Amino acid sequence: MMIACLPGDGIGPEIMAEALRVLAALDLGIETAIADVGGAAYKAHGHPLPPETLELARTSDAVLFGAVGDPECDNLERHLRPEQAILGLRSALGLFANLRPATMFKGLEDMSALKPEVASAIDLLIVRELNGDVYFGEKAQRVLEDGRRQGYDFMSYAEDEVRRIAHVAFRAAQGRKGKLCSVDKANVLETSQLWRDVVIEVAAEYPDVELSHMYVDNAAMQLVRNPGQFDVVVTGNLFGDILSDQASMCVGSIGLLASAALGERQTASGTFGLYEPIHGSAPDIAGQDKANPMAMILSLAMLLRHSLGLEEAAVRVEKAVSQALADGITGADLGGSAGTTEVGDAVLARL
Ligand SMILES: NC(=O)c1ccc[n+]([C@@H]2O[C@H](COP(=O)([O-])OP(=O)(O)OC[C@H]3O[C@@H](n4cnc5c(N)ncnc54)[C@H](O)[C@@H]3O)[C@@H](O)[C@H]2O)c1
Ligand SMILES: CC(C)[C@H](C(=O)O)[C@@H](O)C(=O)O
Ligand SMILES: [Mg+2]
Repeated sequence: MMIACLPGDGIGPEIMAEALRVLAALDLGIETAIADVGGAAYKAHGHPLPPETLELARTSDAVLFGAVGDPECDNLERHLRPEQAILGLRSALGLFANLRPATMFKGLEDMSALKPEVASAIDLLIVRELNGDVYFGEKAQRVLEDGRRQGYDFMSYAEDEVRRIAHVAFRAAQGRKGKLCSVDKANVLETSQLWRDVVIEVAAEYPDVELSHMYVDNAAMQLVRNPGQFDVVVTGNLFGDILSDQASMCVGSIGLLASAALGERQTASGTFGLYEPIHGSAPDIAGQDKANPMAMILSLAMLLRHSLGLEEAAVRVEKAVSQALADGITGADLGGSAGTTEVGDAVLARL
């Protein structure tokens, strides 16, 4: 089994190093291969997603991804910016289903941006569509006849794109508490009306799942008012991006939330996927040993589970993370003083 490791930019390499220490300690005999991606790849090879990196990802059993984004690249033409690497990987590899779990960790209730009694009920999964929406529609800037500049991004979903993510979400709900909330903006957007219609059609195949619908503005409010009401949330690419960052602060830090991006391709023992923290390259704290590596380490656990079929190893990693957090080993993002490596040490000691 081979994992392609793409550390990327900013804190990416720092948190990747901790995840790889955990993987080595598990001693599972898994091969790893490291490649450049993002701003680092642009600087070394002139492109944020060099063909060799994409090929490595394609031929691996799973991809472990750090983060991309570099302020020095923010003024490049869009197709050369670091962020195009992650969008390119998701799209080229057909990774349409993004699982972003958010669960309250014991001992962190006081670190949530919410009241502890509200936060302690959080145990939800955001299923975010990852290959469509306004992210991948035609986009450009142009000058109108009257001389004003205009920017536009075309938002759309085709019914098959909605149907396949709906199936993923319904199945996820069946494996959890049997509740699915579809989040859209059907009161304004035709894209969302189609989304809602298709989700309702798919629901007929899952009579055991309780389906509800919520407008995204209300969902953002409900997520802080009463996050315990959510089990599985299914939504489009843009809404899912925003709601998952919000969910992270409900559990205490964006440095805690892992994710899996899955497609249809099967590996020898699971589903091929790309695994990454939901956060970015955090240039403001890069190189300072301040990054929380837990989201990256938990992404490794998701990889072991979904792509390699190593459930026991995944649980071992998750338990070690929970134990380290319960023992109060946290960095500045969670009110503690431990550095990135120290947090990694704490996980290793509890494996
Ligand atoms: N998937 C990705 O690679 C990804 C995701 C989001 C943003 N980005 C990119 O990252 C760059 C920075 O974006 P941003 O600042 O909006 O978002 P960000 O997630 O990088 O950072 C937001 C804030 O959260 C903090 N933070 C993030 N991760 C942390 C961690 N592990 N531990 C402690 N604190 C952490 C940062 O210090 C910052 O204050 C941009 O170039 C953006 O495009 C990439
Ligand atoms: C970097 C960016 C393209 C990316 C997204 O918007 O999907 C990020 O915010 C994420 O959540 O993974
Ligand atoms: Mg995001």
